Amino acid sequence: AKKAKKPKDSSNELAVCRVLLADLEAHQDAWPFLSPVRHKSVPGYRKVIKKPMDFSTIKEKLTNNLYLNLENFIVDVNLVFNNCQRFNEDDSEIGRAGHRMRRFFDKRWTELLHL
Ligand SMILES: Cc1ncccc1N[C@@H](C)c1cnc2ccsc2c1
Repeated sequence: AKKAKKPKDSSNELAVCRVLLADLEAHQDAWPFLSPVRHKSVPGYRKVIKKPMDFSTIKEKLTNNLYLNLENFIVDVNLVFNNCQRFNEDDSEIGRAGHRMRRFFDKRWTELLHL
């Protein structure tokens, strides 16, 4: 027989986003991602990275209710990490921080969603 699907409780999704963002910002490897990359001090960044994103911009969007659900929020967080991988060598300070932050995020949101 078909297993009854659990109804998705979307009411606390934005609360989950706030918890996840607070955890990301508090992480010791968050420093390259806390504020927008200043493209004037990072040659080539504006040309290579079409959709810049950082944790402070995500916080602003969350505060202004621009995320309709957890999915949209996760897309922006992954944009931070994908931009980092595109622009930085894996074997660099920022590249390694990006990989560590992505691993932390993936673990954290699956924990929260499997409560
Ligand atoms: C995430 C990222 N990707 C590519 C370039 C920069 C950055 N982060 C900025 C904050 C940044 C900007 N400048 C410096 C200088 C040393 S680490 C660092 C970090």
